[in-house]
Amino acid sequence: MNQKQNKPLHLSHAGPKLLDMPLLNKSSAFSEKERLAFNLEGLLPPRYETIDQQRERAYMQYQACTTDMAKHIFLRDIQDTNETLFFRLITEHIKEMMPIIYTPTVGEACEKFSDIYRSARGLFIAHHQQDRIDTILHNATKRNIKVIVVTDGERILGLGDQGVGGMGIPIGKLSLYTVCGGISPANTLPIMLDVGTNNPALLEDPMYMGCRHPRISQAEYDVFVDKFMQAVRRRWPKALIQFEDFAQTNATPILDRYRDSYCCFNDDIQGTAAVAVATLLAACKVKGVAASTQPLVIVGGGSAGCGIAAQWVRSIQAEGLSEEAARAKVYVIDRDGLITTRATNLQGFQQAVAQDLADFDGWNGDYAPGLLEVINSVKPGILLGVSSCAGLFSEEVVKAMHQHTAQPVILPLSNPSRCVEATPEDIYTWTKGEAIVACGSPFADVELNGRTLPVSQCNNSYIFPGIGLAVVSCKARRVTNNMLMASSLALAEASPLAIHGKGALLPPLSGIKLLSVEIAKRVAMAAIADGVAPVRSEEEIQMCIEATQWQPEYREYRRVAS
Ligand SMILES: NC(=O)C1=CN([C@@H]2O[C@H](COP(=O)(O)OP(=O)(O)OC[C@H]3O[C@@H](n4cnc5c(N)ncnc54)[C@H](O)[C@@H]3O)[C@@H](O)[C@H]2O)C=CC1
Ligand SMILES: CC(=O)C(=O)O
Ligand SMILES: [Mg+2]
Repeated sequence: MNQKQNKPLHLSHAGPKLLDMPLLNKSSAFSEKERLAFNLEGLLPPRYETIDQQRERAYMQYQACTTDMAKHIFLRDIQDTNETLFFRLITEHIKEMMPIIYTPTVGEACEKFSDIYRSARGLFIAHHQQDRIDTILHNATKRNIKVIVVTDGERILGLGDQGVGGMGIPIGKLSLYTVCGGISPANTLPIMLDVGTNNPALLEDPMYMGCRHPRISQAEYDVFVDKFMQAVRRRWPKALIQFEDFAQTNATPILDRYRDSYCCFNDDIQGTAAVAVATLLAACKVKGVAASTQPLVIVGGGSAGCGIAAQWVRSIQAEGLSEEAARAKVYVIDRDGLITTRATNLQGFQQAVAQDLADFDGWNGDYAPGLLEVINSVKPGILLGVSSCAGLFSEEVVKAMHQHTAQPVILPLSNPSRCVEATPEDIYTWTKGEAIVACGSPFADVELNGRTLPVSQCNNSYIFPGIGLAVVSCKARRVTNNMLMASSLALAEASPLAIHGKGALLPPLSGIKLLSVEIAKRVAMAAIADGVAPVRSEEEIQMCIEATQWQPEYREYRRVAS
């Protein structure tokens, strides 16, 4: 426990009200002295329990749930009743429960949000409330907010517009800020900006709990988001704001608008880029090749794909390539094929990844080359998918990769599991176990010809908890490209396969909290070097991080007069 948690907490709340406060509730773990002091006598069964006894019971109940959705609902219920117990349980069973509170099950939970809704969490801010945002922020049940994850629900994983149901994502991401990064749940706030939905099934669903109208116009939207950002600045001027699962048309423009004036980042653009670059650097080390020698093909030229391209270019420039030469190594393919300078329908952020067809060796067609044509022409070492298009990496595509490269790196990163471009089992089978594979959602290890082939989960969840921990503990004012690159390097250096020549490409989830500390230290140093955080020594950074990290332990309570 950090020093603060070791000290008794002085409270004026008492009686049933205390049991209804998820951040403070200890349930059967209230001691005799506390039950007397807080008027809890008779409200609980007589036996006093430790948090681990409570955890054992909760795990028994969890195991009795017969579907992943039932398990998700069960865990969310605990979270809404007793946050300390929730985090104790998840921490103890992280590998088993992360797929339940995060991808893939959180995707289904967003789709069924209104059907499974139980109790209030976070803030819902609807467009028609745009002049009362300050009041709404003051209504939050938590006061000292340091990390906000906000969505408008328009691009939830690869599942499209989920309207108000998108709230499942900020809730899940913030749970990981605590489990993986050690940020206290008292300091986190999920926010859903309800600007309507263009999902016809939701608009017609009698259970749908969001605003029942199509998404508002772009002009209204921009004003609304701006009012939200300004209100957050007034209420919590130092909070880190993570933009999550915004649609392509809004994700980059919002980031560009606020990144220099707010402490914010877009997880799908920047967090994904950081984890993908880390994974690719580790894979290149495993292959024994310089990253700058490996042509990279990215399928899905949206927020994630173009974000990855941009950070990969910066990363291989560090190996001595000019920006032009680095860009020439990255091929981004969208629905209409390779993104080229000839395309007339590109979004602003896609222009930086456009290839000049004149440089495209051997190409004579009058249309943009497709995936197989690019692979056969470029002979890439790496293929990465962020298209949300299940099965896009067909046997022919994967075998073409393998034909040109003995050990192809193939990363189907789309979420949730059902959107994956190819399953790891298929990729390993088609490449005789020679590919290096990682996916966005969790997949079981693959057994092939007597070998066990591990499948790492290349997900931004490796990155954002460490970024958050660095920002909160070292008081960073911005999230810079160098901070993101620092997180990539720290993660790449922790790759078991790259270090030991065996094991998984990315570190195990069991050590994620320690890994987040390592990532946070490197990120904090980059923040200091960039002049966006107060200068501190490495020792001081370590102390700040330790003092910030919250543990799922109960504190002693002492009663004070209200
Ligand atoms: N593993 C991870 O950590 C992360 C994974 N993702 C996943 O990546 C996917 C994309 O996310 P965003 O880039 O934010 O979405 P986006 O909507 O901005 O981009 C998706 C792009 O894929 C393109 N696309 C669709 N079908 C295609 C096809 N058949 N061939 C080529 N391109 C095609 C679309 O035109 C679009 O430009 C989602 O499934 C998301 O869950 C996103 C962020 C993090
Ligand atoms: C992981 C994540 O952020 C996504 O799939 O959108
Ligand atoms: Mg996301």
